Amino acid sequence: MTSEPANPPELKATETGEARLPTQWGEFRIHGFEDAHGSEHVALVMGQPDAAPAPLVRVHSECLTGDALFSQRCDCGPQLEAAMKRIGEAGEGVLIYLRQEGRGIGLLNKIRAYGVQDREGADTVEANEALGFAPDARDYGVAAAMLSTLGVERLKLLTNNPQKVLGLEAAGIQVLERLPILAGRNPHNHAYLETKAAKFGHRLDQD
Ligand SMILES: Nc1nc2c(ncn2[C@@H]2O[C@H](COP(=O)(O)OP(=O)(O)OP(=O)(O)O)[C@@H](O)[C@H]2O)c(=O)[nH]1
Repeated sequence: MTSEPANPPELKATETGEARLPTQWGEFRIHGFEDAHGSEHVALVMGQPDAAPAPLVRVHSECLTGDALFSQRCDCGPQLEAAMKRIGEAGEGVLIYLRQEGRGIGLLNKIRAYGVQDREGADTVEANEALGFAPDARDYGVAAAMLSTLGVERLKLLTNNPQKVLGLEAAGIQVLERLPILAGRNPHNHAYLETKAAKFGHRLDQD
Protein backbone atom coordinates (compact mmCIF):
# COMPACT_ATOMS: atom_id res chain seq x y z
CA MET A 1 0.00 0.00 0.00
CA THR A 2 1.60 3.29 -1.08
CA SER A 3 0.62 6.71 0.22
CA GLU A 4 -1.06 9.31 -1.97
CA PRO A 5 1.39 11.33 -4.13
CA ALA A 6 1.97 14.84 -2.74
CA ASN A 7 0.98 16.41 -6.08
CA PRO A 8 -1.78 14.42 -7.78
CA PRO A 9 -0.63 13.93 -11.39
CA GLU A 10 -4.04 14.85 -12.79
CA LEU A 11 -3.54 18.45 -11.64
CA LYS A 12 -0.28 18.93 -13.50
CA ALA A 13 -0.77 18.62 -17.29
CA THR A 14 -3.62 19.20 -19.73
CA GLU A 15 -3.70 17.51 -23.12
CA THR A 16 -4.22 20.02 -25.93
CA GLY A 17 -4.24 17.93 -29.13
CA GLU A 18 -2.69 15.04 -31.06
CA ALA A 19 -1.57 14.18 -34.58
CA ARG A 20 0.45 11.70 -36.68
CA LEU A 21 4.23 11.96 -36.50
CA PRO A 22 6.06 9.79 -39.03
CA THR A 23 9.79 9.39 -38.22
CA GLN A 24 12.68 7.30 -39.48
CA TRP A 25 11.93 4.84 -36.66
CA GLY A 26 8.25 4.44 -37.54
CA GLU A 27 5.03 6.32 -37.06
CA PHE A 28 4.24 7.87 -33.70
CA ARG A 29 1.33 9.96 -32.54
CA ILE A 30 2.41 13.25 -31.02
CA HIS A 31 0.33 14.50 -28.09
CA GLY A 32 0.64 18.09 -26.86
CA PHE A 33 0.37 19.01 -23.18
CA GLU A 34 0.41 22.24 -21.20
CA ASP A 35 1.43 22.23 -17.54
CA ALA A 36 0.16 24.42 -14.71
CA HIS A 37 2.95 26.98 -15.40
CA GLY A 38 2.05 27.25 -19.10
CA SER A 39 5.08 25.21 -20.28
CA GLU A 40 4.51 23.03 -23.35
CA HIS A 41 5.56 19.35 -23.43
CA VAL A 42 4.99 16.50 -25.87
CA ALA A 43 4.55 12.74 -25.76
CA LEU A 44 5.33 10.49 -28.74
CA VAL A 45 3.21 7.36 -28.62
CA MET A 46 3.70 4.24 -30.71
CA GLY A 47 1.27 1.28 -30.74
CA GLN A 48 -1.16 0.78 -27.86
CA PRO A 49 0.98 1.25 -24.72
CA ASP A 50 -2.15 1.78 -22.62
CA ALA A 51 -3.10 -1.85 -23.34
CA ALA A 52 0.38 -3.27 -22.61
CA PRO A 53 1.27 -4.59 -19.13
CA ALA A 54 4.54 -2.62 -18.95
CA PRO A 55 5.43 -0.65 -22.09
CA LEU A 56 8.84 0.83 -22.88
CA VAL A 57 9.03 4.49 -21.85
CA ARG A 58 11.71 7.17 -22.12
CA VAL A 59 11.33 10.43 -20.17
CA HIS A 60 13.76 12.80 -21.88
CA SER A 61 14.56 16.31 -20.67
CA GLU A 62 15.02 18.95 -23.34
CA CYS A 63 18.57 19.70 -24.44
CA LEU A 64 18.50 22.03 -27.43
CA THR A 65 22.27 21.91 -27.83
CA GLY A 66 22.42 18.11 -27.77
CA ASP A 67 19.06 17.12 -29.26
CA ALA A 68 19.01 19.62 -32.15
CA LEU A 69 22.48 21.18 -32.52
CA PHE A 70 24.65 18.04 -32.39
CA SER A 71 26.64 19.11 -29.27
CA GLN A 72 29.09 16.56 -27.96
CA ARG A 73 29.30 18.19 -24.50
CA CYS A 74 26.59 15.77 -23.36
CA ASP A 75 25.01 12.46 -24.42
CA CYS A 76 21.49 13.83 -24.87
CA GLY A 77 21.13 13.69 -28.68
CA PRO A 78 22.37 10.08 -29.06
CA GLN A 79 20.18 9.02 -26.10
CA LEU A 80 17.12 10.59 -27.74
CA GLU A 81 17.84 8.78 -30.99
CA ALA A 82 18.55 5.49 -29.20
CA ALA A 83 15.25 5.74 -27.30
CA MET A 84 13.21 6.39 -30.44
CA LYS A 85 14.97 3.53 -32.21
CA ARG A 86 14.27 1.10 -29.34
CA ILE A 87 10.60 2.09 -29.15
CA GLY A 88 10.41 1.72 -32.95
CA GLU A 89 11.94 -1.77 -32.75
CA ALA A 90 9.52 -2.74 -29.98
CA GLY A 91 6.65 -1.34 -32.07
CA GLU A 92 5.18 0.13 -28.90
CA GLY A 93 6.07 2.66 -26.25
CA VAL A 94 6.11 6.29 -25.19
CA LEU A 95 8.69 9.03 -25.36
CA ILE A 96 7.91 11.93 -23.04
CA TYR A 97 9.79 15.05 -24.13
CA LEU A 98 9.89 17.39 -21.16
CA ARG A 99 10.70 21.04 -21.71
CA GLN A 100 12.94 21.12 -18.65
CA GLU A 101 16.03 22.36 -20.45
CA GLY A 102 19.33 22.37 -18.61
CA ARG A 103 17.97 20.13 -15.83
CA GLY A 104 15.28 22.74 -15.27
CA ILE A 105 17.35 25.97 -15.24
CA GLY A 106 16.57 26.89 -18.87
CA LEU A 107 18.64 27.22 -22.04
CA LEU A 108 20.24 30.59 -21.36
CA ASN A 109 21.25 29.64 -17.84
CA LYS A 110 22.65 26.33 -19.14
CA ILE A 111 24.83 28.32 -21.57
CA ARG A 112 25.99 30.49 -18.65
CA ALA A 113 26.77 27.29 -16.72
CA TYR A 114 28.76 25.97 -19.72
CA GLY A 115 30.73 29.24 -19.61
CA VAL A 116 31.53 28.73 -15.91
CA GLN A 117 32.69 25.18 -16.74
CA ASP A 118 34.89 26.47 -19.58
CA ARG A 119 36.44 29.37 -17.62
CA GLU A 120 36.77 27.83 -14.15
CA GLY A 121 37.08 24.12 -14.79
CA ALA A 122 33.92 23.56 -12.73
CA ASP A 123 31.90 20.42 -13.23
CA THR A 124 28.19 20.60 -14.11
CA VAL A 125 27.09 20.56 -10.46
CA GLU A 126 29.59 23.19 -9.32
CA ALA A 127 28.69 25.44 -12.27
CA ASN A 128 24.97 25.31 -11.43
CA GLU A 129 25.73 26.10 -7.79
CA ALA A 130 28.09 28.98 -8.72
CA LEU A 131 25.12 30.56 -10.52
CA GLY A 132 22.81 30.01 -7.52
CA PHE A 133 20.88 27.03 -8.90
CA ALA A 134 20.25 23.57 -7.51
CA PRO A 135 22.30 20.88 -9.27
CA ASP A 136 19.08 19.39 -10.68
CA ALA A 137 15.86 21.40 -10.59
CA ARG A 138 13.64 18.95 -12.47
CA ASP A 139 10.17 17.82 -11.43
CA TYR A 140 8.82 14.55 -12.79
CA GLY A 141 5.22 15.23 -11.71
CA VAL A 142 4.41 16.63 -15.15
CA ALA A 143 5.77 13.49 -16.85
CA ALA A 144 3.71 11.34 -14.48
CA ALA A 145 0.58 13.35 -15.27
CA MET A 146 1.20 12.98 -19.02
CA LEU A 147 1.69 9.23 -18.66
CA SER A 148 -1.47 8.89 -16.57
CA THR A 149 -3.45 10.79 -19.21
CA LEU A 150 -2.11 8.35 -21.82
CA GLY A 151 -3.22 5.40 -19.66
CA VAL A 152 0.34 4.30 -18.85
CA GLU A 153 1.00 3.93 -15.13
CA ARG A 154 3.16 0.76 -15.08
CA LEU A 155 6.20 0.75 -17.31
CA LYS A 156 9.80 -0.12 -18.09
CA LEU A 157 11.94 3.04 -18.03
CA LEU A 158 14.90 3.73 -20.28
CA THR A 159 17.28 5.67 -18.05
CA ASN A 160 20.60 5.55 -16.22
CA ASN A 161 19.33 8.07 -13.66
CA PRO A 162 17.98 6.61 -10.40
CA GLN A 163 16.48 10.00 -9.45
CA LYS A 164 14.22 9.77 -12.49
CA VAL A 165 12.90 6.42 -11.29
CA LEU A 166 12.30 7.79 -7.77
CA GLY A 167 10.71 10.99 -9.11
CA LEU A 168 8.20 9.11 -11.25
CA GLU A 169 7.41 6.64 -8.46
CA ALA A 170 6.86 9.51 -6.01
CA ALA A 171 4.30 10.87 -8.48
CA GLY A 172 2.39 7.59 -8.64
CA ILE A 173 3.98 5.76 -11.61
CA GLN A 174 5.12 2.15 -11.14
CA VAL A 175 8.55 1.60 -12.67
CA LEU A 176 8.75 -2.18 -12.97
CA GLU A 177 12.20 -2.17 -14.51
CA ARG A 178 15.01 0.31 -15.25
CA LEU A 179 16.64 -0.31 -18.63
CA PRO A 180 20.04 1.31 -19.25
CA ILE A 181 20.43 3.68 -22.19
CA LEU A 182 24.10 4.03 -22.98
CA ALA A 183 24.80 6.05 -26.11
CA GLY A 184 26.95 8.89 -27.32
CA ARG A 185 30.08 8.62 -25.18
CA ASN A 186 32.84 10.75 -26.75
CA PRO A 187 36.04 12.56 -25.65
CA HIS A 188 34.16 15.85 -25.05
CA ASN A 189 31.58 14.42 -22.63
CA HIS A 190 33.83 12.17 -20.57
CA ALA A 191 33.92 14.53 -17.54
CA TYR A 192 30.18 15.27 -17.85
CA LEU A 193 29.37 11.55 -17.68
CA GLU A 194 31.81 10.93 -14.83
CA THR A 195 30.15 13.75 -12.83
CA LYS A 196 26.72 12.20 -13.46
CA ALA A 197 27.99 8.92 -12.04
CA ALA A 198 29.88 10.43 -9.09
CA LYS A 199 27.42 13.12 -7.98
CA PHE A 200 23.98 11.96 -9.18
CA GLY A 201 24.52 8.20 -8.95
CA HIS A 202 23.91 7.54 -12.65
CA ARG A 203 24.51 3.92 -13.60
CA LEU A 204 26.97 4.02 -16.48
CA ASP A 205 28.68 0.75 -15.65
CA GLN A 206 27.11 -1.35 -18.41
CA ASP A 207 28.90 0.74 -21.08
N1 LIG B 1 22.55 22.58 -15.97
C1 LIG B 1 23.09 21.78 -16.88
N2 LIG B 1 22.28 20.97 -17.59
C2 LIG B 1 22.85 20.15 -18.50
C3 LIG B 1 24.23 20.13 -18.76
N3 LIG B 1 24.46 19.22 -19.73
C4 LIG B 1 23.25 18.68 -20.06
N4 LIG B 1 22.28 19.24 -19.32
C5 LIG B 1 20.85 18.96 -19.28
O1 LIG B 1 20.71 17.72 -18.63
C6 LIG B 1 19.46 17.14 -19.03
C7 LIG B 1 19.70 15.67 -19.37
O2 LIG B 1 18.47 15.06 -19.45
P1 LIG B 1 18.18 13.53 -19.68
O3 LIG B 1 19.10 12.97 -20.73
O4 LIG B 1 16.70 13.37 -19.83
O5 LIG B 1 18.45 12.86 -18.29
P2 LIG B 1 19.58 12.39 -17.40
O6 LIG B 1 19.35 12.96 -16.05
O7 LIG B 1 20.92 12.64 -18.03
O8 LIG B 1 19.33 10.82 -17.26
P3 LIG B 1 19.20 9.67 -18.34
O9 LIG B 1 17.74 9.29 -18.30
O10 LIG B 1 20.06 8.59 -17.86
O11 LIG B 1 19.60 10.22 -19.67
C8 LIG B 1 18.93 17.98 -20.18
O12 LIG B 1 17.91 18.85 -19.69
C9 LIG B 1 20.16 18.80 -20.59
O13 LIG B 1 19.82 20.05 -21.15
C10 LIG B 1 25.07 21.01 -18.00
O14 LIG B 1 26.29 21.04 -18.13
N5 LIG B 1 24.43 21.80 -17.09
